[in-house]
Amino acid sequence: MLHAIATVSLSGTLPEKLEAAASARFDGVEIFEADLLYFGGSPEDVRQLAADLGLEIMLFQPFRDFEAVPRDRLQRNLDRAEHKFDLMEELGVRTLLLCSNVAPDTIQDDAVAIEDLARLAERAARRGIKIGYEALAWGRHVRTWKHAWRIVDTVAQPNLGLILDSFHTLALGDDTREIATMVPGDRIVFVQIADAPRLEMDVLSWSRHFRCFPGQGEFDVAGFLAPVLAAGYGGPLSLEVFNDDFRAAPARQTAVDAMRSLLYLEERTRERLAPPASDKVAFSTPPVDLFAAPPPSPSMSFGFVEFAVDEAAMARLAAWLERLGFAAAGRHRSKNVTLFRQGGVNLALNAEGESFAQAYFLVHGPSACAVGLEVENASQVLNRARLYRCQPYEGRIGPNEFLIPAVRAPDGSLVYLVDRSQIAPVLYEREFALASGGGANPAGLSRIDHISLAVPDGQFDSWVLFFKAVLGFEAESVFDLPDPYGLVRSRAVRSPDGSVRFPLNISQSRNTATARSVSAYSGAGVQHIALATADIFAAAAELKRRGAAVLRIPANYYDDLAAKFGLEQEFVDRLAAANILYDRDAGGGEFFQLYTEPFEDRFAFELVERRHGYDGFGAANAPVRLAAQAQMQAGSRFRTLAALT
Ligand SMILES: O=C(O)c1ccc(O)c(O)c1
Ligand SMILES: [Mg+2]
Repeated sequence: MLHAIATVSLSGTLPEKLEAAASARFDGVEIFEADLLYFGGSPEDVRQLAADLGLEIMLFQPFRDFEAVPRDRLQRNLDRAEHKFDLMEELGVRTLLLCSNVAPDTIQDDAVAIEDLARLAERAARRGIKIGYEALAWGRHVRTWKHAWRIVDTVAQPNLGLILDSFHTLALGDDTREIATMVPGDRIVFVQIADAPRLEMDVLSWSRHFRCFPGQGEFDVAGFLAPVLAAGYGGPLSLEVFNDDFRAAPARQTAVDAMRSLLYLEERTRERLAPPASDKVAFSTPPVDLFAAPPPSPSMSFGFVEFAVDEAAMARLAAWLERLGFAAAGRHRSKNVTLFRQGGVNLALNAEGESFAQAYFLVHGPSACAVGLEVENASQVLNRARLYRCQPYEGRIGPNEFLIPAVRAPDGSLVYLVDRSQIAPVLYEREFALASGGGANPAGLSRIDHISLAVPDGQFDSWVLFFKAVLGFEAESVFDLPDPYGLVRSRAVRSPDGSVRFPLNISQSRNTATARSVSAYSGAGVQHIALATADIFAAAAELKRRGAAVLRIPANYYDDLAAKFGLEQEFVDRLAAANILYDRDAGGGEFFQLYTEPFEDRFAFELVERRHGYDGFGAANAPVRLAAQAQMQAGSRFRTLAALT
């Protein structure tokens, strides 16, 4: 399909918006009148600029408060329209969006609206202009597509059609299936696309501030688009996203996300339109080509985490890891990389010069620079990522080494795609000279349970879309977690089989754990890596024996816990003695967590034990953990100050 984006969706000046849209390979744009008004050049300049960038100006918008006004204002409105037509001529755009009247004095009589639209359409026809009528969800009288369509259908002029906007329809919870049967596709002038989170607020503010790209919110946008295509619509899909974060984000990155989101929407819509396996009624096949990509890996697992270090940080991190029971398992055959292992957990410390890791280290300091995911059919997953406009990465490889395909995550770190059958079984033996007698597992770790990422404010949606579209993950619901210094917003994404999970955290406050992490890394980064153990008490004892520093949990927490779950005092005492956090879900699933103190105020490890199918991340414990981390941090600042004076 053709892809467009409204200039409101991107930050910057009009030329910056157009350049961003072109660089993400959009076919066209909707020009928002305000963007034109604030631009220093003439409409012809804009026309030329768009043409030079290979962009078609597909729509001009919005024309407001036109129909069913008190009669003494009709003439003035018609004059206003002529003025817009002049402007459109200079811009070289032939379609105008008219949104339903929101003014309190709008006449509540469809016959009047019909008459006015007929006049407008006649005048537009003389100028070779098409009008698309869009129902705003907060229109005075016309709020639904069906109502707008009744009016348009009655006017019955070929240059007056309907504009559908997924936000307005889905925000109202309006029926979408009937679009397929009620509206002929050629009467749909244009289709605007936006997703949004489900929020309890007035629909106008929701629309003006919280729209997002398909896949980032909670609307069933594919459920909207499928009947539109089934109706026979073959025009462009155009993102119209009013979003405060996007207005502040770099336009080029937003435009890449925008394109990715449309491709994702097409893929999801294609699934909806596929002939059903069951006896449900299918839509007829649409006349358009929808984006297709190889499917994501249906199952996957964490393979390894790679840390960017230099020699000194390598030594410090190695000592820290050893206190957690990890041992150096082998040295890379051709690079300055050491593998630390414990049970099924593989951590590679990379201090190789002139490498990706070194470049990463220079910018971010000691940090996780890559994650290896074991996937089925890595080359297929790589192909999917490329089609979703990801940047592939190929590192230098030595003799006999595998070329493991990788793609860049939104922060520039790498996600390695380790082929589960071809490479995973022999990867470490082949790449590393493994020490004999390895395989010790003092803390009884089985695997990486999840990796929690701190993401700069404003980049949340970008990450969610990356995981969903590129890797086929699902996003879980959003949690707001109270940190002593502000709110942390958390949303986890999980692989299709649920075994790879990344809670993503953002914070607008400057001093929350998440914000401190973003600031320490100068960007996104790993906040903690959760490692699964089958016996958290034994693991805790082992960490203690090795002198690992564990995050101390206040006694008050345990008093509260005993009362909350009716726990035996002896059990609570054991938890308290080991600083283990505890949670229980409605189904009787139990969760045990223990945090290490962070490595140099950067990342911590978390040991987790899940019993009886507990599936969450202990959100109930997040406040006490965040408070404990804040206290520890304040303590270490104090100690540093004391040492300096
Ligand atoms: O918020 C608005 O006013 C507005 C304007 C034009 C649109 O297409 C729309 O969906 C909303
Ligand atoms: Mg709209």
